[in-house]
Amino acid sequence: MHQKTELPLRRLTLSIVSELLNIADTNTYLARSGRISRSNTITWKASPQCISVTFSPISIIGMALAFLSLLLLLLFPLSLLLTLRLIVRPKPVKIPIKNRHVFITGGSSGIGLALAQRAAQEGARVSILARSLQKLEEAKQSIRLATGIEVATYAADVRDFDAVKKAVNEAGPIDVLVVNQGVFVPQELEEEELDEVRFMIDVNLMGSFNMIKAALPLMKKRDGHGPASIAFMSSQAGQVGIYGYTAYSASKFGLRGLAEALQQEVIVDNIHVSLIFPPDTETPGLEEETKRRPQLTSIIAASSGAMKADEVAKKALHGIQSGSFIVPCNFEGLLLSIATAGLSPQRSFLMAFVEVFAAGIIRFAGLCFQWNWYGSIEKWHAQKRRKVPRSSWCLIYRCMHMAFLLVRSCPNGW
Ligand SMILES: NC(=O)C1=CN([C@@H]2O[C@H](COP(=O)(O)OP(=O)(O)OC[C@H]3O[C@@H](n4cnc5c(N)ncnc54)[C@H](OP(=O)(O)O)[C@@H]3O)[C@@H](O)[C@H]2O)C=CC1
Ligand SMILES: CCCCCCCCCCCCCCCC(=O)[C@@H](N)CO
Repeated sequence: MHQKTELPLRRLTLSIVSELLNIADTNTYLARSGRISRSNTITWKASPQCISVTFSPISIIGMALAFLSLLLLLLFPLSLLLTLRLIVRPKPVKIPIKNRHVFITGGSSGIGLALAQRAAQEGARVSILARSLQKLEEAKQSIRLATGIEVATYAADVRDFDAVKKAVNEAGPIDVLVVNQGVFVPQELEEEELDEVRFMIDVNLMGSFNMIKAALPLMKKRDGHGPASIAFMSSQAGQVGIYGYTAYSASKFGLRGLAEALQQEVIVDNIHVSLIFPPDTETPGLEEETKRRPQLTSIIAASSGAMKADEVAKKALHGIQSGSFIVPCNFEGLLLSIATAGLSPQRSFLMAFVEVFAAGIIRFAGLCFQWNWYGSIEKWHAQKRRKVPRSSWCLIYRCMHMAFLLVRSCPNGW
């Protein structure tokens, strides 16, 4: 008995189900349930025991097309991986640390000190630079105690180009320069003094220019010494602007522009640039910072948790050694780095693949974070408003404020 039906999978399934249920005649079953219709794509034959399906040429073409699209679906990621492997620039590189000169600014405390200790343990000749001679001595002693290794110390302020140049010349050619010094005075811009803004931009950004201008000539001359590195200690606040960090974020975003452009300029000298992006990190600097940090800054920064200085140093050193341009330090940092990949160089074709594929969904995650942060800001302002007393004092204050504004707007000489 032959019947022609249309292709639907449901019908085929039904017939198989009926076979399994041992329905004597599938045809009768389908006819009774009104499910048989005429078409020329599939011919099926049913008997009480078995169903045989014969496909017409049109259905074969359909299946071939489906198979081809499945193949393409698999081939697309594979060919993308292959293409990325060929095009990622700069090319992958390994930067050795052992027996090389590692120079760390801000190496007397926190992340810089942890990095100095790690680099020394890995067999590097380490120099550290900071302002306070006393802190430098304490750092030198603590590294000696922990590892038995002597590091060289240089007292200079990165804002003073001549002092920095003198220190660098004394220290000798550098293989790995870690520009790590940084200051952070968080405050809403309206309340922050311009001097504090200038302080952060001068130390974090201009100080980094001074360091590079001082060290680069000698770094370029180290012929036959293998690949060298210039690494900048940025911050996750250098990937996304955070409440209370207007000046700090600006100084760290500035480092990114500096690093991207510099990498193109020094690639010919076999010098490789890294940008490290830590979250809040337990250091003497953070301890000071939290004493005056606006509550909202702490709430938003908590989205990424906190790390220990040594954990950050470990990630940083690994990133430098593998020549990564972008170096995230924790999981949130990894997401943030993918979300903000932009046009930054990427040496790893695997990371490039992840960036291409995850871009859309991570943008969505980023928007969710912003939704959450703006929610906190709104809530905080609502609470603050509720706390303001609606007393007569408030009215008097408002009148005085209006009078003040009136006087200020009067022409000069009044
Ligand atoms: N701790 C954190 O939460 C995070 C920190 N970072 C970044 O990591 C870096 C290190 O931070 P952290 O370890 O916490 O900081 P610390 O305050 O603990 O240490 C800062 C170091 O920089 C030195 N330094 C400061 N100003 C100057 C200057 N003008 N010239 C030369 N050296 C200077 C300090 O020594 P001295 O005072 O004697 O000069 C000290 O050695 C900074 O760039 C910071 O922005 C990034 C993300 C998070
Ligand atoms: C797409 C998904 C996004 C994932 C999460 C993003 C979380 C961002 C949090 C930013 C925290 C900034 C801390 C700055 C710390 C710092 O530099 C100061 N302590 C000064 O030293």
